[in-house]
Amino acid sequence: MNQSEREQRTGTQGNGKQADAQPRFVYQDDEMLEKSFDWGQFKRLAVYVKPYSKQFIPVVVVMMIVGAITKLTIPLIISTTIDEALVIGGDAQFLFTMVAIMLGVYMIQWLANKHRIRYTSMIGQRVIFDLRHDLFRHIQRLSFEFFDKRPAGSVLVRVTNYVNSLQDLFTNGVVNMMIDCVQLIGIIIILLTINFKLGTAIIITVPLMFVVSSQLRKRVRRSWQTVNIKQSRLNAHLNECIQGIRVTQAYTQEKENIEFFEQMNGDNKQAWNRASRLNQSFGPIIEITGAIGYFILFWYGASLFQSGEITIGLLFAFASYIGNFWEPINRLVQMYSQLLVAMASAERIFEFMDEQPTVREKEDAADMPPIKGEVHFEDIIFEYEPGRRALHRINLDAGPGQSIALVGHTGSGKSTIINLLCRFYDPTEGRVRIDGIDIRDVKLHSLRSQIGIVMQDTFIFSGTIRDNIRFGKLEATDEEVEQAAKAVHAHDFIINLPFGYDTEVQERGNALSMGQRQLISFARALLADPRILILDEATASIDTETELRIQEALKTLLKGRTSFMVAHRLSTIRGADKIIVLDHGRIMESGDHDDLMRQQGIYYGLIQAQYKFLQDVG
Ligand SMILES: Nc1ncnc2c1ncn2[C@@H]1O[C@H](COP(=O)(O)OP(=O)(O)OP(=O)(O)O)[C@@H](O)[C@H]1O
Repeated sequence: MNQSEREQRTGTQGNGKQADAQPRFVYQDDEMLEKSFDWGQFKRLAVYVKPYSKQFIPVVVVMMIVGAITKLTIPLIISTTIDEALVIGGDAQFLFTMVAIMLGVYMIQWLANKHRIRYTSMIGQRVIFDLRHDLFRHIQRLSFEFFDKRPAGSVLVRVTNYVNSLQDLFTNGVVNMMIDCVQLIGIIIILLTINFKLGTAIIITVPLMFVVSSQLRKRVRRSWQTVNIKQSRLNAHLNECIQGIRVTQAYTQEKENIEFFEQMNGDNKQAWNRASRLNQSFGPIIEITGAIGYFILFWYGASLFQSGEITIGLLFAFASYIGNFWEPINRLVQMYSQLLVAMASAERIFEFMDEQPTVREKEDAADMPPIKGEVHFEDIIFEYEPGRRALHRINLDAGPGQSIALVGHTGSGKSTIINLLCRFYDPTEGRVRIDGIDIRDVKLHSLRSQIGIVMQDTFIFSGTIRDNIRFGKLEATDEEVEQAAKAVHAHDFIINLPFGYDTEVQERGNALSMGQRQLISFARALLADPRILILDEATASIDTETELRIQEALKTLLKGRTSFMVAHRLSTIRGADKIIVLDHGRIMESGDHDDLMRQQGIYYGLIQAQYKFLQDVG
């Protein structure tokens, strides 16, 4: 990677410290989109408007037409008033009538605009709600593989920033665009009708206005896109820093993090200032171009007035319409830019929507019958990435109610076996059968709802302790929740919390100790009453005294269920019916504790090593 590429990816610029060192944070930016308008994306977005088209769109269209017509009528009314009533000896009664008409027209215009804005925002809000809902629903269903490849920040940005950037388009954009088109065509027709020669002379300026405006807008659009990219980076970095704050503080990297953040924040500020400056330079240039129209009007219009071809009132009407020219042209070009940015956002949103779960249900998938607990891994080969085998031809059998322990060095494939059993991934070759049924033939929900899993890094959601235990069975009564907590010895610590079971815990349960979180997840699993139970390093964070107490509870928890336990602490799996020893994705030994000790192989070595370690530290 060369220097500029590195700067590009890390978001640092110039001679900053980070640019010289190896980048600490690497963010893959969404590329700048310079594509032309994409009808395909537009049509997909339009589908979201359809449910509201009958209810709201006719009202919006009528209000839009009324608004445009009233706006176009006002200069004509003023022009007639000038010519008929504001001349010497003009008709006072006529003046009064015209003023009253004008007020009426303004009133209608106000009402039409008010209702149009109300209805368009209603459509916009609903469309955005539906879009965000669909996107979230879809993401919830995507397989682990999808999340393996993407940082959480990039998923977050799509659900928030990109959906937000479509909001303007739906609330105002499209309707305003239509209004502007109607207005522009209306003005052109009126000008040509009032006086063809002067009308033609002035309309010549329209293409010039379009060219100037679109050139400028292109630059402005690019600069705002840069701002968006910098902001996305900032969001991703912020997310990562907050998630990793403990590690940062433990390694005293706060200063470096602040420096890095400042650099990114500075880049963002610079990009924003640049975009804002460009935006501001827009106004004067537009005014100069607009002045050309007025120049033609007063130069050519004056000669037509002197020759009596037009009245002073009509000259005024022309001046008003020219003033109204710029507004729609400018907005149309601006809207086009906005539309391009919105289509780029839509493209990224739909890119996620088009992602299919890699673990898919078959069309004819049936419900998994109540599981008895016989598990077979048949000739399983698995690769997370093509060509890198995590499991090599694994064959493994578990009878109903048996407890299977998976041991082995780090990275030997223990969690991968669990991942395949829960069907978080599908095997590259071979099959997993439960009670004789290939788990790819059944509905995912019916399978996973019968499997309980307790992991070392257990996830506590924001809510009460009670809610967190109830996560295992949403319809469980308070009594059932407490019974489950008692069975796993969690009750005592829970009732000592400030509000007992109603104590609020924040996301990830930061206010609880690792062991307490673990006990909650035990209670959660017990309440769910799964047929197959998986304990992935589940007792690693529990102290030896608590562990002894919950060994008893585990007996209750494991009774009558097939269980798979992953443990580095070998004392916890001594009583397992079968211990599988893995090494580099291969099964090296299998049998119960006594068998394996007799064999004096890898397991024996691991036990000896742990025993020696405990003796050394003890
Ligand atoms: N999501 C993933 N994408 C790519 N490779 C992965 C992924 N998860 C695990 N691996 C690789 O698969 C192999 C087996 O990993 P696995 O997590 O099953 O090991 P483990 O025995 O559970 O390790 P530990 O005891 O450290 O938890 C490792 O080489 C690991 O690098």
